[in-house]
Amino acid sequence: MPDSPVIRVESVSFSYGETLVLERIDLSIVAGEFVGLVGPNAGGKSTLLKLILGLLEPQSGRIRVLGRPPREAARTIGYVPQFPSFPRDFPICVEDVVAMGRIGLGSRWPLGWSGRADRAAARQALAEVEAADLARRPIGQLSGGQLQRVLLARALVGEPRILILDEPTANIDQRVENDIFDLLAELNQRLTILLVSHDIAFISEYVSRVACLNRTLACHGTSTIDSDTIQHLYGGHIRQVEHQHG
Ligand SMILES: Nc1ncnc2c1ncn2[C@@H]1O[C@H](COP(=O)(O)OP(=O)(O)OP(=O)(O)O)[C@@H](O)[C@H]1O
Repeated sequence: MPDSPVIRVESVSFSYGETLVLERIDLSIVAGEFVGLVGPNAGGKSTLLKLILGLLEPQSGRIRVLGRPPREAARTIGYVPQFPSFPRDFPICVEDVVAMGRIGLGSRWPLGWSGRADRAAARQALAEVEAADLARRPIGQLSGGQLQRVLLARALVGEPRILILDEPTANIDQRVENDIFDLLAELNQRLTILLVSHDIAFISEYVSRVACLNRTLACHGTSTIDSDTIQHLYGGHIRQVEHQHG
């Protein structure tokens, strides 16, 4: 069924100890969507992603990814984490970092090093993000934009159906940010994407829908995102905004 949700979050609440971070969240994402998740600092965005990835369990409510509990569906998701960094002298090259994205897919990593098939897949994923020339470079010596492309390749190498990105362009300049979003728009032709960002105005050019999270979530539709909308979103709790492309 084309419209059955790829990700379904139903009445999910989550607390760290006594602190309630998410309260009765409902969110349904269907195949082919590109959803931007925005909201103020500490609004619970990363926590929601971790729940969808199966890294945390909700105290109440239910999450399904392609109809399955998140942990069972983990291999269908490619994940680009927030703010990764590597020491300059970290002794591993780009190609091997990308190949690590195949751990658990029957690759030979447990024997200590990636196999030929893993390296071929890594090179293909690097080509897809236009970073084939970086394959033999040490991971610690990349620019912010190069590193993001490599981490995107690492997320793609396991052939996911869903891409989840946590502020992928937080530390890079506008021109590189545009390039990465152009790439995401291309990938969105075959992958469903959920992306956390602080920059609602920027992402609204690219995404099909914006969900705003500030502990709770409520949905409402509008055809444009203007400054009033943005103020409203960040002032209140969670809202969902439809954005139509011309
Ligand atoms: N492991 C943890 N233990 C306790 N509290 C946590 C933990 N992780 C996050 N929190 C708290 O939960 C709240 C939500 O954090 P979360 O990282 O989900 O927000 P966020 O919307 O992603 O924030 P930001 O935009 O600043 O990255 C914050 O108050 C944070 O301090």
